Amino acid sequence: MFDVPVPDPAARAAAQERLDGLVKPLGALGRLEEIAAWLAAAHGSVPPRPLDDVRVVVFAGDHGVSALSAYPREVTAAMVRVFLAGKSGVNVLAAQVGARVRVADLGVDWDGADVPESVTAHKIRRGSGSIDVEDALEPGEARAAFEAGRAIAREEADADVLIPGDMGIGNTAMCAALVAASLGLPAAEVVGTGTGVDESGLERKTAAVAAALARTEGRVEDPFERLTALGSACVAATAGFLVEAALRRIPVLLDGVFSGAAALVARDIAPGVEQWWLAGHRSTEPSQAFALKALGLEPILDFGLRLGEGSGAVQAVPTLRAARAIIADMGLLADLA
Ligand SMILES: Cc1cc2ncn([C@H]3O[C@H](COP(=O)(O)O)[C@@H](O)[C@H]3O)c2cc1C
Ligand SMILES: O=C(O)c1cccnc1
Repeated sequence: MFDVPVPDPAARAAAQERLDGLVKPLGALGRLEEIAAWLAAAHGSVPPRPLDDVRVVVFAGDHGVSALSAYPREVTAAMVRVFLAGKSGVNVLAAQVGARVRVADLGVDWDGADVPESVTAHKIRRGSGSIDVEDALEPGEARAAFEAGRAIAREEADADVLIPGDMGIGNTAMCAALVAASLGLPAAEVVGTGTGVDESGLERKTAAVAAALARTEGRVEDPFERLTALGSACVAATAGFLVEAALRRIPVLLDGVFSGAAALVARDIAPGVEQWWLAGHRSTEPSQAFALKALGLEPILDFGLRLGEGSGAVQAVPTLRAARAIIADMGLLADLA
């Protein structure tokens, strides 16, 4: 069991009082005020600390259901090299807001012999089982991956904000299955087009997720069993990363569908962790919308992104900084001449 801390209610109340006194009509800065109070509660201070050190960790791994993607499995490993070269979508978008990107190989199907040891230090296995016909992980691997994700969060514990990203061809089918199993939804409601499958691809994907749900019915109540049956090493690690961040009182910006699936499982493992998260953006994948709704999170941005990697969440960073700035720098109504 985890003793999840609660964001500081006194700091939240003090923040709200200051927001109400700022030189503007009551509540006129809308969602920015909400985020400012949330940050104050998370940091336990008014104003919250500056959000200078923002870090993305891209959890990379291959999936047994990769044939359900519009792109080949080999892209996962190739993209690890792109992250390391600083040329991925999230590298470029993170640079815009001064965020750092780290890639962690939890389950990429390669030997990874020529990448820095820090990338593969937490590796659990190569690929995962094809969830429509077999379990994703061997017994014990879900917990090992969860602990690996916790260790990664500890390594990044100096961050002011953490962002989980993902890279893994086929992972949107896995996410749909995890979300469906977590919330008791049918495959047809949660499966999306991922990298852009056509109508027949969507049918095949839905059938595979339905088969995975039927195969594992009755044994996915326990979150670790759910990760073993339907998840992957990288999503289990992300769940651990999210739990450890909350234990260390580090605010998290969730990204797309992969974040949402990991977050649902993390919440089942450690209820209360969701209080430490904001949803950076709304993805186009239906399962992400279900996950966020179940977590009580309203996305900050809605740009129609469907990339993953942490790319949507990093774009919400300026909004968080703006929310902090109003509470730190605006004048008070009481001081009007
Ligand atoms: C070049 C490329 C870069 C990516 N970066 C993230 N994804 C995203 O797409 C994949 C999930 O979609 P699906 O389930 O349809 O495979 C994941 O790798 C996700 O991170 C990418 C996909 C591709 C092709
Ligand atoms: O919305 C996402 O997070 C997403 C969508 C498609 C592919 N990868 C990620």
